[in-house]
Amino acid sequence: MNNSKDGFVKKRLRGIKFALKGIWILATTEDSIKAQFFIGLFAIVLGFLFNISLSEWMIQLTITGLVLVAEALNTAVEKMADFIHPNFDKKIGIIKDVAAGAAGFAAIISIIVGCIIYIPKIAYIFS
Ligand SMILES: Nc1ncnc2c1ncn2[C@@H]1O[C@H](COP(=O)(O)OP(=O)(O)OP(=O)(O)O)[C@@H](O)[C@H]1O
Repeated sequence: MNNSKDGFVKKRLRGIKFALKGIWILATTEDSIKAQFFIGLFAIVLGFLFNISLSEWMIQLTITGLVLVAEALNTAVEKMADFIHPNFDKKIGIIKDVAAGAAGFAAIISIIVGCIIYIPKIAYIFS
């Protein structure tokens, strides 16, 4: 609940608390987020194994964040759609598909970036 008497710092701290609660809900209940966390951790292990550069680390972490953000927003849209209209509806289907498309964009970009970073390194090992 928003209490208008609260000061700026108190409001921001409460905002952080809700954000952490949201991350906890996503990480403990959503299989798609759990899978993306796992892939993100796998990418971190790969980063150490292949000793990627500082700029590659920054790009990899940014892309991992992009995927998690897109997946989280997709989950929020799905939950809102299910709450507003639990029954089958063509328009709800399109809304969910579009939200899933956002997560799809992020996933495709992450695969391309992963290939750009790691294919030359893997090719070097086998050359
Ligand atoms: N109420 C609905 N009406 C019409 N189509 C729906 C509805 N619910 C889901 N769909 C269709 O099924 C697809 C999957 O929806 P759903 O909510 O099950 O997402 P999901 O990605 O399988 O969810 P989760 O992240 O829980 O695995 C949607 O993209 C949409 O095409």
